[in-house]
Amino acid sequence: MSTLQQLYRSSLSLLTDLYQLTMAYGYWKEGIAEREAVFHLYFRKPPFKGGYTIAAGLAHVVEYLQQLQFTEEDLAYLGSLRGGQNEPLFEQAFLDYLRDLRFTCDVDAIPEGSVVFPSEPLIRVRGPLLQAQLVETPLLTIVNFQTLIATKAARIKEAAKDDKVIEFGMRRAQGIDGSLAAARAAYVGGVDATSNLLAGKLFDMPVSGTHAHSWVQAFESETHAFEAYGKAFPHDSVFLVDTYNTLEGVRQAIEVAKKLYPSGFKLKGIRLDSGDLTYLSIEARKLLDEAGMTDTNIVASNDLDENIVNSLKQQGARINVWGVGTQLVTAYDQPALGGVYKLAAFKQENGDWNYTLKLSEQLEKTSNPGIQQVRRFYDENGFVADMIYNEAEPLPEKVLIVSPLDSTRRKSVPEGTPYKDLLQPVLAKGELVQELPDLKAIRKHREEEIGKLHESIRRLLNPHSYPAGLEANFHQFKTDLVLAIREKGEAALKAR
Ligand SMILES: Nc1ncnc2c1ncn2[C@@H]1O[C@H](COP(=O)(O)OP(=O)(O)OP(=O)(O)O)[C@@H](O)[C@H]1O
Ligand SMILES: O=P(O)(O)OC[C@H]1O[C@H](OP(=O)(O)OP(=O)(O)O)[C@H](O)[C@@H]1O
Ligand SMILES: O=C(O)c1cccnc1
Repeated sequence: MSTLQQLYRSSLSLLTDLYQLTMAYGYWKEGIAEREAVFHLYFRKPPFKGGYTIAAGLAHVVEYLQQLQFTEEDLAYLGSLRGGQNEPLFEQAFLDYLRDLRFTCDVDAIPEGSVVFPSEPLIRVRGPLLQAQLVETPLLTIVNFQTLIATKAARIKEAAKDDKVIEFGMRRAQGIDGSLAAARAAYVGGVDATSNLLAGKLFDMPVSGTHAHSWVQAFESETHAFEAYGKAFPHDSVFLVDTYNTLEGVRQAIEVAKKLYPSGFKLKGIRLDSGDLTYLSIEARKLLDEAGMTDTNIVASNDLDENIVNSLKQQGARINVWGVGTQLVTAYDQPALGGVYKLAAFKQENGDWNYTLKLSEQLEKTSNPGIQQVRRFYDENGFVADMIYNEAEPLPEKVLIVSPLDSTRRKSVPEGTPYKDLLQPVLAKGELVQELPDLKAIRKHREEEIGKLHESIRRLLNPHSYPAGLEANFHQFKTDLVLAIREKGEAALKAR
């Protein structure tokens, strides 16, 4: 059973918007359900005003697509839906069609943990129109959230540098699934462990934690509380020292550690959860070092995010483990990634491709037509530029990349510059092409990818923007298509 099914123990096929099913019904009635279509999933702006985004969620997308199969219960529910005049919304023959439906599209995707940029398709779905349309919403719900949280985690890790970061957010997460998906995505993005046990079990990721204030409150004194915890966990105790008075708590922790030392006890760490974390960590470090406990960790928590972690480090805080909850799992400063899923190519009856786009008043919201691929150029120092192009059309010898937002901004890439195409086959006619990487491999990939970005793009505040754009001919094709559609629109208006 897939991890998603383990969690929900039921079919997830109805995890989509009603309008996906009404469109599916319409396509089926029109006889175009099986016509080949290409959709791309992409976002328009990096979250958190950052310079890069970390792709995440693909493994769950694949699990979702592979389990797609309407059960008798699902079909009975759909059959029970009624229209405006109390007639069944869907006719029985359509429900019979759904009963036999399996996901048979080709899916190409940028691997999880990759750095990605606006307009680049993270996922390309090519296959029967009805199927490719139906999965829009679940793909977006999975990828938007996990990509958002993986990116937030990468930023926190960027600030924490070589220190450990533990995700503590379940209690403040957006519900049960929010907490689990966030724990996984945060791990993809670079945190080292989670306090969320179910995430640890489902996703095979490390779990870690300390104890709460209630533990201290449940004993007649802080000393008794620390002693009892220390006896239970002689090698895994991190004492929370701020229940009453932080520095007094540190002294108590040291006393208890010394007392338990002959029994083989070693204090793994202390945790600070309030007050001036710079001052308190510096003073705590002094006390611990004076007691010879130089490798006892100092963990800090309390509404931390990448900016506070960064500031505390700049202030000289002596914290070496960061517990981050609310701000991470809710992506507090930007609670959603605006990823979209757009139709870009549709086969006509004569077998030719019809490249389509969604027009918008705002240039950045006009989608890209064609069967897209992303080519990333690199040199010995790292990534140089990304180019979105139409795979179905020949590429010119000389590579010119045009900014999607300002066509006067262009970058030429010298001939012979090495490159790789980022979208890789994941499903062929619905079948897994090869095993997906596990979380450890995804994390390693993310680390390598971020390492190839210039510092100016990695920085948290006002980063430089990475050159990512459209191949010049592709850009011209899109512009011509936009002009043609606008002209058609005007002609229609005049004809009225
Ligand atoms: N030296 C510091 N520089 C910048 N921010 C800090 C510093 N020390 C703590 N903070 C942050 O300041 C924010 C506010 O902390 P605040 O003082 O309100 O908490 P507290 O009252 O000490 O703790 P609590 O409300 O949990 O008892 C928190 O996000 C915390 O991480
Ligand atoms: O602050 P976060 O980044 O979300 O990290 C998790 C917080 O959860 C716990 O607090 P608790 O639930 O006891 O609440 P409080 O400390 O906010 O009072 C813990 O002591 C952290 O402060
Ligand atoms: O283990 C901890 O210290 C912890 C877990 C969840 C939330 N806050 C702290």
